[in-house]
Amino acid sequence: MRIVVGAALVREGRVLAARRTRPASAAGRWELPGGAVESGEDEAAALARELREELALADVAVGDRVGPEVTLSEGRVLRIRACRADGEPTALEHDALRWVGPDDLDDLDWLDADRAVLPALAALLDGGRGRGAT
Ligand SMILES: Nc1nc2c([nH]c(=O)n2[C@H]2C[C@H](O)[C@@H](COP(=O)(O)OP(=O)(O)OP(=O)(O)O)O2)c(=O)[nH]1
Repeated sequence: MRIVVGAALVREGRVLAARRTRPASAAGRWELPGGAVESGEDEAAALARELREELALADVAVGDRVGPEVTLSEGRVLRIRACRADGEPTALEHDALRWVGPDDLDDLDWLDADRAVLPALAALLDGGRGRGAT
């Protein structure tokens, strides 16, 4: 089973969404930055590498799982983990980045798999705002 890890990179009550450029079927749609875990890596190492490659972020702190594991095509699964990192992300592989608050999550055209994670993302952001996650 191939694992794809995505980062719920949270800052000031918002999460970073990134707009894909490839393949054509996914271009223009939003995802959480990340990618496939390579052999010899654990999920935290894979996320740290992907956030360096995709966003030029160093010193990424990888935290707990967020939301359900989502089944993708070709025997892959998507797992999201909460992340923190200092510094401004730079879009090296995406064509847009956006910090999204809990009330705006639904407005983006997310990849299909990510839709299953949105309720947990909203709860994570609401919790961070101190309003509780009810
Ligand atoms: N990074 C990421 N990938 C996602 C998300 N949701 C989702 O369905 N995917 C899918 C899209 C891709 O088929 C796959 C990740 O591929 P990728 O192109 O981002 O990562 P990668 O560089 O490791 O892939 P590859 O070039 O080795 O094929 O997972 C998400 O939120 N983040």
